[in-house]
Amino acid sequence: MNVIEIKNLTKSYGSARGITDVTLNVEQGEVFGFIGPNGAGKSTTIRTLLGLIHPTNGTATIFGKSCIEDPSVRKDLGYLPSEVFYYDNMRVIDLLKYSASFYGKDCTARIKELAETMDLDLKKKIEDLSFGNKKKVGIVQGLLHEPKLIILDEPTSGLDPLMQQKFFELIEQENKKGATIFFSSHILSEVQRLCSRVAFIKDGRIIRLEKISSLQENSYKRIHLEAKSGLSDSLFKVPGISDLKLEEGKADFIFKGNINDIVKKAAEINLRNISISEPDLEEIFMHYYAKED
Ligand SMILES: Nc1ncnc2c1ncn2[C@@H]1O[C@H](COP(=O)(O)OP(=O)(O)OP(=O)(O)O)[C@@H](O)[C@H]1O
Repeated sequence: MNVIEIKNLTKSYGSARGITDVTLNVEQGEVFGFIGPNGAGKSTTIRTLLGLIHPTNGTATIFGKSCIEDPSVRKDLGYLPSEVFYYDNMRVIDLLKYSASFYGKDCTARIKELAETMDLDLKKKIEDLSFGNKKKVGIVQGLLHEPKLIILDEPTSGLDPLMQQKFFELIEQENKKGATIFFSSHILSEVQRLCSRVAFIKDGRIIRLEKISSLQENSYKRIHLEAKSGLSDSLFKVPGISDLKLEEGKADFIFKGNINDIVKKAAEINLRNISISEPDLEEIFMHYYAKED
């Protein structure tokens, strides 16, 4: 069964592009990644799905119902917006209790449990919290009623690495308990870590929808080499190398293929340094998805 169904969803802001013809389904129990660079249309898709803004065209349903026509579906939904705004002079606990009151259930124990996991001080005033701690309030607020569907829009921005780790564990636990997760991000590695499928959005359009397993088979690396002497470009005539930049004993390129081929090549060079890293999303868009342009 599909928990989310988005069909030909289009949203224009006057003459400005928002999203165009977005179609995707999220199955029950899935952790689905939604990835794209800044301004690609992630938040617009989510806000239209939630009925917070009206589509120019197309349809979007949650549990088979439209949020606009049937706002009751929101009871089973936890949403963490990309930016959170609160009444500054409220205490965290009062804000969370107020949020819980909309669901008509006692969420006190759950709030305490989540606050403990995320290391959030419930007694503090919102205005005294850092950006990252405000984000934690949003996370607790999104999860306190144990929703069946959790929609997260850039949830880790502002969280330190330890908190990101705890947050991922929390999301994994919720998924094991049966929640479906829709996870928007511009960080490929966190989507790769958590999700089973991912949709790539670029310039308002879905350009790829893939299983994470097939994405990993096609994985790209960015490689940087520094040699003690000059480097000739004949050394880099290896299939799978692209975006080669060579200057004064330094080489920088993207490689797709068997990493051993590059390690063997590097062994021929008198190296000062080598680094192998994940290319960032922009690079993947430029190289892996260039043919989609
Ligand atoms: N209220 C608005 N009025 C006009 N244009 C808008 C509005 N909201 C979004 N847009 C435009 O719609 C496009 C998609 O924006 P959106 O915020 O959905 O992207 P995003 O993928 O969520 O980006 P980010 O990662 O930066 O949050 C952008 O070109 C943006 O400028």
